[in-house]
Amino acid sequence: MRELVSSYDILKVLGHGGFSAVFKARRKTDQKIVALKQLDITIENESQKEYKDFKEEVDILKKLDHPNIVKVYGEYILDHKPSLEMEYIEGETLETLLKQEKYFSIDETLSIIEQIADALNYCHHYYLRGDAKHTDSVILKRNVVIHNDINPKNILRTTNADGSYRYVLIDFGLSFTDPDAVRHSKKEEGMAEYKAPEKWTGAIVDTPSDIYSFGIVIYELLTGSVPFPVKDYKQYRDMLLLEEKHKTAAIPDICEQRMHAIREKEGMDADTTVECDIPEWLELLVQKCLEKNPQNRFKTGRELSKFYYDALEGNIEIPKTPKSIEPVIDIDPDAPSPTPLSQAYLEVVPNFLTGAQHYFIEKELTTIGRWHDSAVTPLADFAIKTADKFISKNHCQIIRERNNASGTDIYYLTDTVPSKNGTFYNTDKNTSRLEPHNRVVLKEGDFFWIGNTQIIFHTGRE
Ligand SMILES: Nc1ncnc2c1ncn2[C@@H]1O[C@H](COP(=O)(O)OP(=O)(O)OP(=O)(O)O)[C@@H](O)[C@H]1O
Repeated sequence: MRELVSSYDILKVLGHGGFSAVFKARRKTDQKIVALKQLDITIENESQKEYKDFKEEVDILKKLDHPNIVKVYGEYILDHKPSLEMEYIEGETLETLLKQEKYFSIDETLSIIEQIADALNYCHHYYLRGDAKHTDSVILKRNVVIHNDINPKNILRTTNADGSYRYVLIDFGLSFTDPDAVRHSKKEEGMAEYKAPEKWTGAIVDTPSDIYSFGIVIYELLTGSVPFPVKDYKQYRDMLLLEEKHKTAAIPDICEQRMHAIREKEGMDADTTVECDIPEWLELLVQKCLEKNPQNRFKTGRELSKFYYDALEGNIEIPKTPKSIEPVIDIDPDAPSPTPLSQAYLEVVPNFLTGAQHYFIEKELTTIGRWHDSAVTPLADFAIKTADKFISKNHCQIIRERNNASGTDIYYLTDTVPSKNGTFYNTDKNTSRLEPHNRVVLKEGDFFWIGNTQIIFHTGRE
């Protein structure tokens, strides 16, 4: 360490990853405090993947100049190891702050969104600075920086001279600039709870993948937990389950989760009424970050910022989504609950893929599926107009058993020819898949999932 020691006073180890260490150091020439990141691999091993990745991180960071992205001062070889001298950020990571605070206030969450979305906007369009003609298209231009590892560990909070906070994006170790390269060595890496669905499947990882990860961070800031926590990274089964959830499961209701976090922090009973202080537009913003299909997300930090500022000015239309639905599923196949002869109906909970739709159940057997215009496959009775490709053309069925003598109806949900993507009848789409030999009784307010779409059963008027 002679070279390092002769140039810097090492004050503290800030972090030690698998192949590099970060120090707080004082530059001997001018006493400036800096952060020094040094790879643990020497220049003799420059063909090693980690060496190349480190060099790529340095090359990318050198190009970036934004108040919410850590600044690079210099690049050196110290003790035969590549080293990066950076701005020292005095402060804590959001991960540490979350451990202390449990969850963040709405105001602070908004500041984080504002600043990090701006940093992402810059990364996703950085080449457009200067005189270049700008375009919003990420499809045409490939020259973007994808951070690829957005999580609370990689965002630092520091305090400005006026007492306000600045949030700074660090660790570009997994970043890359060529989303077209399908087989990019880094693209499937990153912290599992923050990984976008396309990162699990080996599909193209692009700027919307950063948006998804940032959406998970925002969700966590507001509720104190990620939507899909993992029990054990080392358990293959747990990781498979996590993958499945990122790909298909609904995001647990953010308001419910925040109210739960508030009760826990304040030591309140589970039944204490707490108001959800998340504005509807912010719920919508998180939903739009967490769309499973990258095409339906904000594509870049710029789109996210635009939505944010439009919403602050009241220029966002909030779709009339039924407020948080009670987790009332109490389906017991052995205990039918007859309802008086009724005109039961199904209600689609609108989302970005599927608009609000109703269907009155008129028949003994009602099929539910995706609307289509193919002449080969018959249309389902309830043919849902949707772009949700996870809904099959003939997905599942409702059976009505009418007992005229007693004047009651019993409704069952079935999935006799199980669709590839399944029908799920619990609050969490992954917990209770409907098997072909099963049918479950539906009661007022029960709901089920097909694809990314939730359908509520109503017994209707008497
Ligand atoms: N510029 C900086 N100023 C202050 N602290 C920093 C700075 N850069 C990094 N750190 C601290 O060092 C830790 C590790 O940094 P970084 O994530 O860049 O390294 P890493 O080797 O990739 O670590 P990991 O493997 O945990 O991601 C960070 O969590 C942060 O606490």
